Amino acid sequence: MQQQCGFCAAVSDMFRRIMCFNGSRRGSDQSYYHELDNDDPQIALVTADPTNVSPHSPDVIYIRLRDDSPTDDRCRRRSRLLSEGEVVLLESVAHSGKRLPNGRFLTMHKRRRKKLTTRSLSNENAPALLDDIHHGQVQCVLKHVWKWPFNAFALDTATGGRSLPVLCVHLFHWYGLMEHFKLDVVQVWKLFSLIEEGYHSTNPYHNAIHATDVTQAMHCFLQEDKIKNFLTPLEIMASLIAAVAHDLDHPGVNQPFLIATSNHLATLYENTSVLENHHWRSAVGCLLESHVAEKLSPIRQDLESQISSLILATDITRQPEFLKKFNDYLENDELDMKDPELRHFILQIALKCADISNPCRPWDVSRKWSLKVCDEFFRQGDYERQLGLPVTDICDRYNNTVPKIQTVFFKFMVLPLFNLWHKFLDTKLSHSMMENLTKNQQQWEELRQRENYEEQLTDVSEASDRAVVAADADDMQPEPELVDGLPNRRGSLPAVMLETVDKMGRRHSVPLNLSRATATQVPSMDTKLRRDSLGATMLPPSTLLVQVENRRRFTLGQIPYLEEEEEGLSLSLGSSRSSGLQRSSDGGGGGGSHKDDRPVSAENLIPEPSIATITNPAEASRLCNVIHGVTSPVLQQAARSLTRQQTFPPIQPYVRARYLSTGGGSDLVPCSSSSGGTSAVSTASSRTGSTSSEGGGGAGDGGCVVLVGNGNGTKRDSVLDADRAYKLARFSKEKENVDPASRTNAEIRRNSNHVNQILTKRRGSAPVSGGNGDSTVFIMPGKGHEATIPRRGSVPSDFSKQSTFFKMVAIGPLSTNGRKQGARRSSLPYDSNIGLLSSPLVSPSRPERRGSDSSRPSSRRRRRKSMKRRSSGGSDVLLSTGQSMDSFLAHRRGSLPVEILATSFSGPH
Ligand SMILES: Nc1ncnc2c1ncn2[C@@H]1O[C@@H]2COP(=O)(O)O[C@H]2[C@H]1O
Ligand SMILES: [Zn+2]
Repeated sequence: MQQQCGFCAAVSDMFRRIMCFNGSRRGSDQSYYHELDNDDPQIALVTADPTNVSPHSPDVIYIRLRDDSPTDDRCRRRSRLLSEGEVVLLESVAHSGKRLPNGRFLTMHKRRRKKLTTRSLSNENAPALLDDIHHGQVQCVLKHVWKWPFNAFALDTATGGRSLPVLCVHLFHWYGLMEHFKLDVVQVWKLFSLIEEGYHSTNPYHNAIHATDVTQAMHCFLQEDKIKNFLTPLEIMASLIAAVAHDLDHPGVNQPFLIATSNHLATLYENTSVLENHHWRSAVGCLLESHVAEKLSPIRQDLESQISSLILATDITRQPEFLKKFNDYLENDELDMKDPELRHFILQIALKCADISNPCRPWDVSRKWSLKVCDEFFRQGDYERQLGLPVTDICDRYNNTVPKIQTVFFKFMVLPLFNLWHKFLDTKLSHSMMENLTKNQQQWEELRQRENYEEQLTDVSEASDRAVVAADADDMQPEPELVDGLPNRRGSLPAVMLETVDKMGRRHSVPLNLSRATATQVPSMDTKLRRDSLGATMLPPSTLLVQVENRRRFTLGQIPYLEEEEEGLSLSLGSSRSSGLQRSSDGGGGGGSHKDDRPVSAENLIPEPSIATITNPAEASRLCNVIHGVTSPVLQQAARSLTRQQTFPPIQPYVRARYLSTGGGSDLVPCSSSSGGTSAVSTASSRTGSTSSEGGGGAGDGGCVVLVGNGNGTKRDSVLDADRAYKLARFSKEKENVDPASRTNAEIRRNSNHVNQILTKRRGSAPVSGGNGDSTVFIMPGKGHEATIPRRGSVPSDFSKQSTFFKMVAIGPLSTNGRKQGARRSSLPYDSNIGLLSSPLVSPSRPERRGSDSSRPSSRRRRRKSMKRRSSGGSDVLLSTGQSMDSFLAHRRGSLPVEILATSFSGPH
């Protein structure tokens, strides 16, 4: 029996093998495997269980075609696999000779369309272009690239956004890797271009500049005598590739988010080091696609295994494990660098240090990274809010501040690791890093104290304000013009909204100047005080922006991280700005025109053939079996989390701004000057490899913790509610990575209300009752006491949570046979190694910052309320049968029902 599949035909020139599951053949439980022969593109139906396909093959793509229409429709539609629109769309893509724009990387993010000047090396201008970029400022920055006070933003600006390939090609030359491995410079350039392309330029933090930064840090570490004298060329190459690819195709959200949203990557990697597994496999894909792998065939296996192990070590939830091991080695003086295994361990530690080394950079650079990473956290929080998920503590822009996040991160994550690293190295470099770290930490502490102080002041002022207002109300007097010498404010506007503009951590109690005033009225608000009940949603965007300015002037004073207009605001408020703007356009404040503040490009108008993946449990299990080549019940259970997959992040209107535009053009180091770091290592050769060990804190310094959840929530099949599908489709129509805060408040409320309504009917993401023993045990660092917190169903059963934010680190499940617990939800992580930072954790029962206050803004209560969903009741329907397929299709994008799981890389070499 042969069957021609429209989709396979359409993409047959792009993919050699295609696996096609026809969702319409329910009951028969049959799926198709289409083998596309390069010579003869005839599509053959092979088997229902094509386990002979290697999931790791770079040219395999798994496709499931969905047909979830009600029975009648199903009969009608059985005859075909794709809607006409889909076929047209796919054929046009295929026949135009272009690849699917989302083909290479699994997170399906919006690809960068802009051709960078140095991108193509296939034309004859290539050598000239290569030469060009090595001139001038680039040369200058590269000359100082071995020094610690490195500014990746500066290199990115100087290279026109090509810092990643420029740095890596330079380092490959510098280390003599090109000659040693007889590599082709064009292929190497291609390799790093592919890697660069795989980073989402739209992520505030996890973008190619972060990769450049980490690679440069790794380069510094590799120069340390204690390390460099023992390294083989293979180890150097593996270290550099691992460093540059360690976050490849990072979606800008963390693992718990991927699990909570049933992302296919979470299933693929069984909720274990999901991102890191994806990063290293993507790196291998780039090696293959660039053909560099071919040149390295004798050592390829070794290289890949080292890259894999190095990247997997960057899973920050494994930090306690590494700290303990490192500490033991140091204490027992066992780190013999002649031993390849120990050398590899040190390289793992080096990469881990490089990955979180931004707090050890000079303040101006370090501060920038801090703002960016928090920006990304807050965006995730916004996504969570939009999706009706519990908002992860450190991602909650309304309850957290950058200084707070930074002080905790520095103390509990960075210091323990760098103390040991310093103990191991004990060189000029390590001293310099520790010095920066200490100074930067002090800066953040100071800022945090100022925030606390300012908050106390405003609390007092608010209390007196309330008293006055209450008295006024009692007397039925007209509202006084002044309270405490300041013009009084309106009583009906909630303060909360202002926080939407203020990513930098203003507490809701900061006096703000609100009214329904338009921008022109704003100046008068300088002297007004806000009430808790004020409805800031009503504020026009311009008002919000001006308020930020005002606040900075009269409430926060000269706070360095807020004072830097271009950097601080463009970064931290860049998204805030847009968020404020877009929110208020909905809020009726009259500031809608500010939407235009975002640049507009044709790019936004091009519809994208983005593909949402929706599968049902049976087919997900089959798919998982294929991927893993096994049929264990556990994996089948895991596969059920494939029941809903969505293109992530929610695609929204966005005009991409390259980070180089906010990058430190002004930070360029003049060629004539030194890079300005007094603490920089003077020359590689002048350094000595002292073996003394001092100053190291133990692994337990910041240490902590264990958490366990028995995870016995039951996972039921999920099928998308039609309405929800429609919402998702609407999200998908929009483009990626706009700050979700840019959605209007009303929109967010609408969405969240609606999603919440839907969620009340569904599955395990609702809170799991505390009575069923489904709880998480936290052990406080250094104190040994435990706290039991009821876990929400959507929260991975074994996640760590710090008492405030970071004070706890997960080190894994207490029970080693956790994987075998049949009752565990399939979307929950097996390993439970969800740590603090990279895994800003979902808070099942978020402790309130302060005692309950009846004057709290009602929107906060609403948020809390919205998190209290029922644990059960209702179906796990992802695509309900209550709505006809036609009506669903009418709303959705043409490509939505097509579900694609691409394992590894697609496309011909
Ligand atoms: N300055 C910082 N503040 C808070 N978290 C950070 C900071 N730098 C790095 N991180 C977190 O540490 C993680 C290390 O691994 P990733 O780069 O994947 O993601 C990083 C962030 O989640
Ligand atoms: Zn990283």
